[in-house]
Amino acid sequence: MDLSIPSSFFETFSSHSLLHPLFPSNFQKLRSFPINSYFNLKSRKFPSKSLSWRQNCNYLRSQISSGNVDDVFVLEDVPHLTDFLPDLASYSNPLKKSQAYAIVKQSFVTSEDVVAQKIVVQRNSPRGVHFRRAGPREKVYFTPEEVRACIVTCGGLCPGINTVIREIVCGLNYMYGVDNVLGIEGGYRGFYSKNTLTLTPKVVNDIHKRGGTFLRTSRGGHDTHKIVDSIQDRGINQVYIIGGDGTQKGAALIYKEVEKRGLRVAVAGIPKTIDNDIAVIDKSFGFDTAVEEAQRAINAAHVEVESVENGVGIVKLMGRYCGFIATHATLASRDVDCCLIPESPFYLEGPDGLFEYIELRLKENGHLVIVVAEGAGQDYVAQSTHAAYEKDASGNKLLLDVGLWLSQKIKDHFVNVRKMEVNMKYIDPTYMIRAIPSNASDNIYCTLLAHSAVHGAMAGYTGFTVGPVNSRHAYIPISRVTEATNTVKLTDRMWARLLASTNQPSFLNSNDMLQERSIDGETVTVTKTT
Ligand SMILES: Nc1ncnc2c1ncn2[C@@H]1O[C@H](COP(=O)(O)OP(=O)(O)O)[C@@H](O)[C@H]1O
Ligand SMILES: O=P(O)(O)OC[C@H]1O[C@](O)(COP(=O)(O)O)[C@@H](O)[C@@H]1O
Ligand SMILES: [Mg+2]
Repeated sequence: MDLSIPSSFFETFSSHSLLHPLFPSNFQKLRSFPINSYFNLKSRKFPSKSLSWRQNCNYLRSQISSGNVDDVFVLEDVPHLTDFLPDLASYSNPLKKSQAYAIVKQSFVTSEDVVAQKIVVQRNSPRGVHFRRAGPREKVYFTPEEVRACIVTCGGLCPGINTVIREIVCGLNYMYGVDNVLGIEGGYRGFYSKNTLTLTPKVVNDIHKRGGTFLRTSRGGHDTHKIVDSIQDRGINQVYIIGGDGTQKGAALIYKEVEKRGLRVAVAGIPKTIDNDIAVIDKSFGFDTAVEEAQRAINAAHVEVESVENGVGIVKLMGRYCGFIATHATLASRDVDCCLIPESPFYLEGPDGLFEYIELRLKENGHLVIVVAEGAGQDYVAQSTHAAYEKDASGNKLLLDVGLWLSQKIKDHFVNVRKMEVNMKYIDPTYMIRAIPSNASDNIYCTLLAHSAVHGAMAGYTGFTVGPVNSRHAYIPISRVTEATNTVKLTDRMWARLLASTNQPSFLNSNDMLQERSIDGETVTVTKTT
């Protein structure tokens, strides 16, 4: 049987390899190609044993070219150290001797175990994309004594970071007998500008009860060469990187450089973002905690405004480019009359605008609460204030304060135009919702993430991110979580549920332009956006 893959195939489909369903043992062989995916054809039409591998490849190529890929199973695989170090020794997983795991029905995840990205399917729909299931493997590529791991945290804070740190340290120690773990202080730049901390189960024992990050964090300062030099100099062979989209992009560069230098270093990313904007994974850790904490601010706003006449409460929540926190906090609360998010442009003046809606709610109910995500209406604010955007050290756009701007606009409109007194209460709890310890369910989630990362690195996987996909933890290629960000889909039922629960205008009957309008003798600029 000819198992070679035609090079022309890789010219056309360089990121894919193939796995013949009848020859699963080919898997290891195929891993040595510079690839991150394979296809497993389940088609009845697919070649049988009598066809060569080359013929199989050609068949698949023709199927893909003709768009007839309905019966193709796709695994978006993550790299493995043996991809570039083929002679690496492997060892029996020490978990085999663990008392705790002795009763587990399936102690080890096999190479056949995958997690489907799409679980709502129709009878004839394609099998679609899958990821490797996370968890312990029968073989590991490090002995406990030779592991020298490090952990770094980068970007903004998020509830649960300390739990992840704690569980990486304790997971490595309790499950694999590893006792050499370093903490890199102050984000990426800590690799080359600071000393390290020694992390033991005793040192990290209580840290999950505190908010923030025990290792401190920073933005900017990613220098791939200096970081990998430091990894090499310190003899580190497992790198655990906790951070958001920017951090994961940095992790991908570190992994690439490690591979280029041929180092036996496993690079594992743990996705962190309060905004919940990381693609592919179900939800980011700390998000639930943040939504819960946001309830306190919304409650406070509601109590304030229902106690006065014409009370208007505005609560600003985090969400740079997406409104997940605002959406979920609104839906959970039921006290919110209007939720403004970056994905759904809004306008103030005119029919079905925000002012009209506020006036209606004040007349009907005497008060209202608005939740606004910090990234909402940014272009509107910039146009209206002629402000220019600045950037933070990581290159992220610094946001203009939509909460303050909105409060002022509403006050001006009602006092000057409508000749009505409003009682404005503006609450900005943005940092308060992310600087707290994680709640119970986020704590468990953080534990699973940390343990999945530890199992993956011990098993020799590298350049991967961990996370739940349809509730099952998986190893996801880093590029998959950085190439796009997650946003609230206005066409999904979740947003419809929110509109139904608040009864706010959808702001959709408009076109994308600025208009000058005369209202009560005053010329005002109205943004109309679809
Ligand atoms: N495109 C990138 N390539 C390499 N490093 C990056 C990239 N974007 C951000 N980083 C680094 O990742 C770290 C955190 O990024 P940042 O955007 O602040 O937070 P987050 O990872 O939470 O999105 C910073 O040290 C930053 O320099
Ligand atoms: O003031 P900081 O620390 O830069 O953080 C503000 C930003 O951080 C965030 O929490 C997101 O941070 P990340 O990109 O690090 O996940 C945004 O919601 C917010 O705009
Ligand atoms: Mg980010």
